[in-house]
Amino acid sequence: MAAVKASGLVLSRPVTFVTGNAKKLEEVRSILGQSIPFQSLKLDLPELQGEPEDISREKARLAAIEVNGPLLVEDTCLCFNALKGLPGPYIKWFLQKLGHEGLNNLLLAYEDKSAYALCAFSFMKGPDAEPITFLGKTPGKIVPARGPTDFGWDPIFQPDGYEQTYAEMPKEEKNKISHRYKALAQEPQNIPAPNGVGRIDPRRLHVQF
Ligand SMILES: Nc1ncnc2c1ncn2[C@H]1C[C@H](O)[C@@H](COP(=O)(O)OP(=O)(O)OP(=O)(O)O)O1
Ligand SMILES: [Mg+2]
Repeated sequence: MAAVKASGLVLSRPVTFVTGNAKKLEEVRSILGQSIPFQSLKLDLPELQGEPEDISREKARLAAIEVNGPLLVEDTCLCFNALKGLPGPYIKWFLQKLGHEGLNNLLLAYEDKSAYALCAFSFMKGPDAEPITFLGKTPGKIVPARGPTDFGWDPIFQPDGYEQTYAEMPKEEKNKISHRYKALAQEPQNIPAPNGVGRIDPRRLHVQF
């Protein structure tokens, strides 16, 4: 039987990534590559209101009701600095109602167009375990939409140091710098985990036979 070891954790089954979003799944799959045995379950879980870590941890607990084994969930926020971090975790609904132009308009009254993409993964070893949360953050700014419009707010987010929006970048490039990559790869830019919140590096998970 294959077992997966993660910082002292030994898993007897592949990790199930639970998401209702096919694009997110595609990115996580491509970032994790062959590093951990991985499968997916399509489920749009209800989301608590609150701080990103808490939403992500609660999502994991809800997923655990459906998955009898190790699991991974993720919640993505897009935070505008001029709006003190909003829309944040509510970006999905803001995007759905306002579209790219409406999101730009929210910042019309402000000079500061800076923003950051934040991603909170929660991993649970099994249904009775505590979720372990890890975060990734990419700073950038909100711009009028440029590039393909097939993934969320990608066309209006231009990461710092780049002339292209997430949507305009080749996938491999985006996956090397994205908030999602940073959360999974534990780059030094990661914001410190609050008390009681651990970190795991999926690249250090390995399979034992
Ligand atoms: N990297 C990204 N680029 C652009 N848009 C994104 C990205 N990641 C997520 N989004 C979009 C999808 C959603 O509209 C919103 C994030 O909401 P979130 O609840 O995390 O995803 P979701 O509801 O689509 O999937 P899930 O089922 O995993 O919750 O931001
Ligand atoms: Mg969601």
